[in-house]
Amino acid sequence: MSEPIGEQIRRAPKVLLHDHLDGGLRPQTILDLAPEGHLLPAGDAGSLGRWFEEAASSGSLERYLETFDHTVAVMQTADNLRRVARECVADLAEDGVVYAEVRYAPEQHLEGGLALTEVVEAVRDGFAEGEQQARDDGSPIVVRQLLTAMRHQARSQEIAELTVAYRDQGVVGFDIAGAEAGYPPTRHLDAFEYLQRENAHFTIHAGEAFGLPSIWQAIQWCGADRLGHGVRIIDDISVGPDGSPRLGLLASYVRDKRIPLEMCPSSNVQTGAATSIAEHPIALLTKLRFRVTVNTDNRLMSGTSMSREMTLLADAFGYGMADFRWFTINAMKSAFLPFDERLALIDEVIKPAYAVLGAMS
Ligand SMILES: O=c1[nH]cnc2c1ncn2[C@H]1C[C@H](O)[C@@H](CO)O1
Ligand SMILES: [Zn+2]
Repeated sequence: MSEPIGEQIRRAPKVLLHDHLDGGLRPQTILDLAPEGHLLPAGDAGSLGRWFEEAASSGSLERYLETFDHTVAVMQTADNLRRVARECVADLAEDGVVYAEVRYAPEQHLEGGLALTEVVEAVRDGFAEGEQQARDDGSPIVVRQLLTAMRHQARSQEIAELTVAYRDQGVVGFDIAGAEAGYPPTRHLDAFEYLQRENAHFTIHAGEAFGLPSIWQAIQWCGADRLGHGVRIIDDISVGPDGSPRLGLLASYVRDKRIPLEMCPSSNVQTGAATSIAEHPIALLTKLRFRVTVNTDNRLMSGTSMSREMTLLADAFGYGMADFRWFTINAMKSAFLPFDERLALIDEVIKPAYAVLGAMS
């Protein structure tokens, strides 16, 4: 009897481009690190994990984002940041992730008196410790940082400069996140233009809680290399009575230019960006050969992992290992890592492992 798909997925190498450091803490770590006076909504790890998932499932991005108050609160010292970063790497390696770009907003970790540079360095050290441990355990993983600026704040230029300053210390790109409605990407145009002049990479959360104008601005005004979510690109695609798809100008551009879509199925259902996994636009976008990647977004808030997201897609759409090989190579091609390092991971790690699993192309 052949091995169940979920088990094959777990063993396969996976690549993760969209994962928030402050959305992936272990519930027990939150309990261990909660500062005096910070009231948590539950007193044991199991209940706390369930609370996050329920509280994040309201159908509103704004309410979803409120749950981060409890994770960001325990990430205000260098020691705590280092621990959270180290555990993040351990959890991803355990799940079979071989390359990850993990993002967070340094400006949200200054309440304990740290400087922005100290925040980045603590995460850098935690990632290095986690990578070393994973190598020792025989499950090597490469993890890089993306620095996020909060779109409702006004620190994006500073965070963009931090991204460039730490480009040789594990920071491979920049992002903006937070409530999308009312905070268009062009609000941070100076930061994006600065990054372009510095030959730096960036992705933008767009087309999640707001539609096509946000995606259009992210690409055509700001020059985003990738789209965080980008699910609403589906609004620029219609399917005729005979089943033939018609792409509008923006959807055509995104597909023609191979702009990577960082899709996060469970998160999208929780925030209302998609009605269910079964109706998630990822199926049509995959069929139309957009450059689709599969991601976790926030493992704590969604009670998920890369293996779980892929298994949900396998159950909903009948995807097999050849499909997961395609998503994984799409992601590796779209990473902000230098080309030679991407190629090495594709040729030496990903393709051989999928071949063993019987997925050739
Ligand atoms: O899916 C998301 N959309 C917009 N913002 C998000 C999402 N997930 C997390 N964030 C925010 C909350 C975090 O505190 C911040 C930095 O990781 O990014
Ligand atoms: Zn996100």
